Amino acid sequence: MTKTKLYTLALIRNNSDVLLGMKKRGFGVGRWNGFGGKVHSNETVLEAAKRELHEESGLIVNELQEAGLLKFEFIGEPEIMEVHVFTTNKFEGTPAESEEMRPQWFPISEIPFDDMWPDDILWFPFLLKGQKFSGYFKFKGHSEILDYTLEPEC
Ligand SMILES: Nc1nc(NC2CC2)cc(N2CCN(C3COC3)CC2)n1
Repeated sequence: MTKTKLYTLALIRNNSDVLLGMKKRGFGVGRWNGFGGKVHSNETVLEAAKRELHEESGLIVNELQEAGLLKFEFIGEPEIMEVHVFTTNKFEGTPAESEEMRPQWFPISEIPFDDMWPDDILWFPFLLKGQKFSGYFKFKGHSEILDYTLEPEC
């Protein structure tokens, strides 16, 4: 019986830059990513996205736009990872390193996809165009995508 676990992911924009964080520990350690984490049972997905962004980067956001939905299956594991992706260019504060993440601004033209999750290069173009997306990825381990579906959603 597969169990779905909810996660958030927030990508912060500033003109032609995007804020990424180097994950310093835990799941995805050593990869650049947006900011996010698990959704607690006593909060909405949106509340979790704002909380995780602040915990991991120090930034405060009043609003986040829904950008997309990603579901991940890992061969041999029962859990489906459901990642709610958000974005905004309205934020308060200056990015600060946390125990989890070391933040850095990247020009859109220099996004370090080789050091990110392998799915990111596939759905980032939708995010950057402001086109909502929905994707399903079947992973073997943490680096090989066996197959996937990805489509724009209105
Ligand atoms: N960009 C991107 N790709 C992913 N791909 C799947 C892994 C194959 C997952 C993912 N997230 C799920 C995990 N979450 C961690 C922060 O605490 C848990 C960050 C967002 N983010």
